[in-house]
Amino acid sequence: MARPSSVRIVEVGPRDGLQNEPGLVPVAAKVALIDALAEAGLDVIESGSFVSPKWVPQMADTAEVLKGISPKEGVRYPVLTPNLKGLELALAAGVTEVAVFAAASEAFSAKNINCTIAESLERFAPVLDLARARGVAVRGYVSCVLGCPYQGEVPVAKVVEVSEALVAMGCYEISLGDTIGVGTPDKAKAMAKAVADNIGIARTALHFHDTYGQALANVLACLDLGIATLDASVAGLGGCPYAKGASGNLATEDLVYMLDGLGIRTGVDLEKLAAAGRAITAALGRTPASRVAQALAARAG
Ligand SMILES: CC(C)(COP(=O)([O-])OP(=O)([O-])OC[C@H]1O[C@@H](n2cnc3c(N)ncnc32)[C@H](O)[C@@H]1OP(=O)([O-])[O-])[C@@H](O)C(=O)NCCC(=O)NCCSC(=O)C[C@@](C)(O)CC(=O)[O-]
Repeated sequence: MARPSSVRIVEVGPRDGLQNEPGLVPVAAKVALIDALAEAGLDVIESGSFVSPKWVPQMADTAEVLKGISPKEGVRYPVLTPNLKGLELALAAGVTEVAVFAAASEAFSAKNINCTIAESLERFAPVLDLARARGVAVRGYVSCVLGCPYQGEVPVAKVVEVSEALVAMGCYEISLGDTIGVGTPDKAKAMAKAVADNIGIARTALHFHDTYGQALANVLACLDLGIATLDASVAGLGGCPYAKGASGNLATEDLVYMLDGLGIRTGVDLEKLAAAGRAITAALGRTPASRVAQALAARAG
């Protein structure tokens, strides 16, 4: 299959990025980030999570954040919901798209959402039912698709099984998360192909972390399958509080630069995106982890 001519980027910085910050990020900084990302041309911006505030206090202000943003026409602002309570809170906040998150590793499922994989799927069923009744689109995540911080190897067959289960329940797309960034291109491509062969290319999205510097190489390998939905996080913010050693996500600036170079359209303005990354990292007291953002800053002098 040929590489796609355009890619939809799902920007996860305001959620996956900021959920891992050691301190609480002010609502105003989150709102400014989300609005700046929309201005840069990102049209799917994961904006928070309705999860237990005891588990992830960094996301406890999601309703306030959603209230503060200036919604841009054509832009979607999904949030994570681990259970019915999360969906009810999301609906009350006016959300029109959510994501449920499962794992292909039992050990990670227990650490992250305090249940087995089978229990998580049972928990998601009423979430999908209510979402369907309310016209809310639901994305599904599968974590630890290329390795688990607690159990090590994760069988591709398990990734396929969980992905198929989420699609059967009604998820419109499955994002395959290399939560701890251990994947390498051939393995990433083989795993993505196995899933896409079962649920379809159009339903398959990829979510790479750059812990071992492999994220862009993995993307490039998987683009050859025709996969056209990629998650990334501005400035390379991110990680998962329940995955030891999960450092930043693939930086959106790095992804956009590579896709621009390959002639693959994203609709994202790299300069505006990099400015959004500089602003949020300045608010966090550091500089962007993105190599492209660093190069642009150095060139600007
Ligand atoms: C799933 C639970 C809730 C189970 O947590 P639990 O402790 O088993 O659940 P519980 O039902 O006993 O609830 C405990 C307390 O939380 C409350 N609660 C319960 N649910 C909610 C909710 N939705 N919103 C707000 N509050 C909630 C509930 O009301 C109760 O409050 P209390 O009575 O003790 O005062 C918990 O484990 C949890 O919230 N986990 C979320 C962890 C998380 O957000 N992890 C990061 C996201 S996943 C990720 O980053 C990977 C990904 C997606 O990016 C892809 C990749 O890279 O792989």
